[in-house]
Amino acid sequence: MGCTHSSETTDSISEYQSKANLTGLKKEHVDETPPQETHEQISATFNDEDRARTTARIDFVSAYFTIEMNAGPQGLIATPRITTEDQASLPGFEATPVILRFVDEGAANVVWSIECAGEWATVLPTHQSFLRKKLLRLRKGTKSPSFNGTQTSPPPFLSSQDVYQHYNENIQPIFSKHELVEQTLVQVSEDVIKACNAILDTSEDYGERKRKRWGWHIEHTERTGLLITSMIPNDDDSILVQLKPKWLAQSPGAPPNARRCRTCAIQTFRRTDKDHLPVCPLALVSGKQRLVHDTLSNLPKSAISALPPFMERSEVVDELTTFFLGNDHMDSGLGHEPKDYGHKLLLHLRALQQQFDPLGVLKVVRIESEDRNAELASANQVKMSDAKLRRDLGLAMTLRDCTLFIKMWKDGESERFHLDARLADLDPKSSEDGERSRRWYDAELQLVEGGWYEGTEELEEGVATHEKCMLWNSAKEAYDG
Ligand SMILES: O=P(O)(O)O[C@@H]1[C@@H](OP(=O)(O)O)[C@H](OP(=O)(O)O)[C@H](O)[C@H](OP(=O)(O)O)[C@H]1OP(=O)(O)O
Ligand SMILES: Nc1ncnc2c1ncn2[C@@H]1O[C@H](COP(=O)(O)OP(=O)(O)OP(=O)(O)O)[C@@H](O)[C@H]1O
Repeated sequence: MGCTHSSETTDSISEYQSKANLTGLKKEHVDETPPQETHEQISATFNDEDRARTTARIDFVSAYFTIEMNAGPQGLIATPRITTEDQASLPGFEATPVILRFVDEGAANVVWSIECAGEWATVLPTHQSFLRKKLLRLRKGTKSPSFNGTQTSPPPFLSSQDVYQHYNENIQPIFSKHELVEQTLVQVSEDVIKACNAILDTSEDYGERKRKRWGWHIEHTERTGLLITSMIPNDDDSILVQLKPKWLAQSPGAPPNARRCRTCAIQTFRRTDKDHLPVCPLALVSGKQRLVHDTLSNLPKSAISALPPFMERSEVVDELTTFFLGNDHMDSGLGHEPKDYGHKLLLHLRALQQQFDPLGVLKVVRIESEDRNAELASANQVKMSDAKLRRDLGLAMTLRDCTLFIKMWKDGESERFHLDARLADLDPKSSEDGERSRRWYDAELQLVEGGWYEGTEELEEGVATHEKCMLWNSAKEAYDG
């Protein structure tokens, strides 16, 4: 197969990488250390001679996508697979050459783009349906040679198989298909994992990898990954907005006279610096024009990827306001939802967060007797022993920590915006994980006892009280009459 890869896709991804701060609203930010030296990037030719000749840096993985048919209890099972082995000469074996490139990483995962090494039109339709507009997400979990003990560890390793099972059993049933960044499990060969890890190492050598991510590889023993819907803007006309909706309803454990919601309370407690203060989720879902608009106007710069010259930030904010407001029923142009379906999606997410955690962390998490809050724990003995409540709490916490990607593009002729919004990062969080549930418990207790919900916390001299929460404002409005 001819293997000159599509420069269009490559350009749009690298432009997206350079233009957007891909970590969005997250706290950690790209280490600005410039590359130590410029380097020639070679194109993938799949030509061994070329490969041997060049000493230039290779910053992609050449691989093959195949679908293997294996016998299962109920007949043949199709297993998608990404491998570096060229088995194309095997009889009946169809392989699509692909190129994997680093897109971005979080604490737990590294995300790769998948480009077709040939022409899309020549790829088998069955392969296209797996690969087109998809990214590969691989989970981290092994220390790399550069680990020095100071780098942040990823959360406890979960295989993509477990993440997929959780998605299938718990997430898919509670959302519509178009509301989700979809996931498909794919087998990934050891060689692909090795090649991807080599790229992470090289990007450390070139000073390009975020410092706080150094020292960690994709789990060496992992043999699966996830193919996920790509929300990368396809071309120069589109942008990506990335935000975490967080706790869309007040915490069930908050005091009744709270003036901060859980998200605003914890961010104030952590004194997250101003650029990283989250949107107040309650304001975002309020359905009130001024609140929604103000909230979106205050999105950190990093939440919106770089705008094309013909797009103003103010019109993006106006469009997002309509999207989250809930009173516009124009067609979105996608043919499935009205233009304000962002509001409906958030209402749905909020209802689920409430449904799966009606009692609050303090009442559900099992705390042993040495706890400072043993009294409260024993008062809730019956509830604490309820396995379903604990399982549901884990799901609620997943739903409170997911990411909303909104891809926006403008129709050249009508000048109308089109939006595609999907929830991602809905990975399992277990309340049976003692360390994690302890962290949830301690955070809630701290917020309650420290007066962070009520806004009565003790502040160091000269530190102003942070009043940016919808609850604070509505309490003030009620007070002012
Ligand atoms: O504690 P929260 O509500 O701030 O949420 C944590 C997130 O913080 P942030 O969204 O920045 O406020 C935090 O995000 P960052 O690492 O700050 O990007 C994680 O998502 C964390 O989940 P996990 O422990 O990695 O599974 C999240 O922890 P969980 O509470 O979901 O376990
Ligand atoms: N479907 C997608 N489309 C476009 N970009 C994506 C997509 N999924 C992930 N990314 C990019 O890759 C980054 C890391 O992905 P992801 O959030 O899955 O990692 P993570 O390790 O789970 O993050 P966290 O630190 O929150 O645990 C994201 O911040 C985003 O920039």
